[in-house]
Amino acid sequence: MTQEKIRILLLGDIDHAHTAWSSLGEFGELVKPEATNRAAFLQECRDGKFEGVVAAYRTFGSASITGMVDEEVVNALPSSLKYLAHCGAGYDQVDVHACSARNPPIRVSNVPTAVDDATADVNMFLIIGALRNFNTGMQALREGKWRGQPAPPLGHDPQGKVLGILGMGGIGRNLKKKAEAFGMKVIYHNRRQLSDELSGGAQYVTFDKLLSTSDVLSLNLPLNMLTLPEKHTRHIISKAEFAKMKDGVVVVNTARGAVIDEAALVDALDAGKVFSAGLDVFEEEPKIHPGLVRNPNVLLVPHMGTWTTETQTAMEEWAIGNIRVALQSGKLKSPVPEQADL
Ligand SMILES: O=CC(=O)O
Repeated sequence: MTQEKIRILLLGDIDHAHTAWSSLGEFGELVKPEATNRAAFLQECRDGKFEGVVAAYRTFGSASITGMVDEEVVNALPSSLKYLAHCGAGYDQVDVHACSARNPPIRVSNVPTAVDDATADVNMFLIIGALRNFNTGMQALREGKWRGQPAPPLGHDPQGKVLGILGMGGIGRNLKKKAEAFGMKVIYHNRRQLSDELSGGAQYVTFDKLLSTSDVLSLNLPLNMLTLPEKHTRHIISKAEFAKMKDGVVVVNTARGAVIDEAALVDALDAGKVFSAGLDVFEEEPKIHPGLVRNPNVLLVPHMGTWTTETQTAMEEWAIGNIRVALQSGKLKSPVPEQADL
C-alpha cells in the first residue's frame, strides 16, 4: 500500500527549532512560498502551488508576505489544508471564523503557556518603569543632562497599589503572581469569572469597577476583530473609558496595540489624566503615534514581550508540536478557544 504524499507549508521563518521542523519531513514534503508580497502569494495559491498541503505553520512576521489571514487568503488556501499552526499567543491576524466556515474547516492552533513568563516579565518591567517614570530620567541622561532640568517628577511605589488586569488568561494570571510579589493588590475583569483556584483569589470586578478603582490598568486580553467582529475588543479602552479612570492612573499594554484607542491615550496623557504609560504593542506596528514618541512619560518597547532565546525556541517547538500531534492523531494540541467544539 502506498502512503499518500502530504505537504507542510512554512509561512515565515523557523529561527531556532530547526531540528523539530526538519523532523516533520517524516510526514511529507516541507514547502515554502516564493512570493514576497500578498498579491504574489494569492497568485501562488490560485496557481495550485500548494496543492496537497495539509498543515501550515505561520509566524506573526509572515503577515509581511501574506497580509492578514482574512477571508480572501483563507478561501485561496488549498482545499487540502486542515491545520494552521500559529506561532504566537495572539492570533488576531487570523480570521478563525472564516477558517471554521470552510468545508472541511481549517483547524487553528496558537501557543498558550510558553509565552506567559516572558510576556508577564515585560509587563512587570513596564508597570515598574511607568510607575517610577524612569523614561524621563533615562532620556535626559542619554542627552548628557543627568536627570534633566527640571528633574523628573517623583514616581510611585507599586506596594499597596491596585493593579487591575483586563483579561485573566495565562499571561494575566502569571502577571498577578509577579505583581503580588511587589506588594500590589490585584483585581481583574474577564469575559467569565474564574474559579478561585484559577484566579488565585484575585477579586473579580465589573469592567466599570476595574476602570474606576485601578491605580495601574494592565491590558492582557486578546484582540479579536477579525474573528469576532460583532463582539470585538478593538478600542475597548477609548475616550469614555479613560474618563472613568482615576486621575493619575498608569496604563500598561503588552496585548495588542489596537485594544487601546491610541489617539485617546495620547489625549489622556497630554491632559495629565494618565500619569504614565508602558507600551510593548502599538496599533499600527511598526508605526507609532507621534504623540506617544514625544511624550517622555511613556515607556516604549518595540513588541519584545516574548523576545528571548528560551521563549522563542519554546514557542516554535510548541507550534511545530501542534502540527506533529495533528498529523498523528487528527487533533491539534492547543486549538484556539473559538474552535474548541469544532
Ligand atoms: O505577541 C506575541 C504573541 O502573540 O505571542
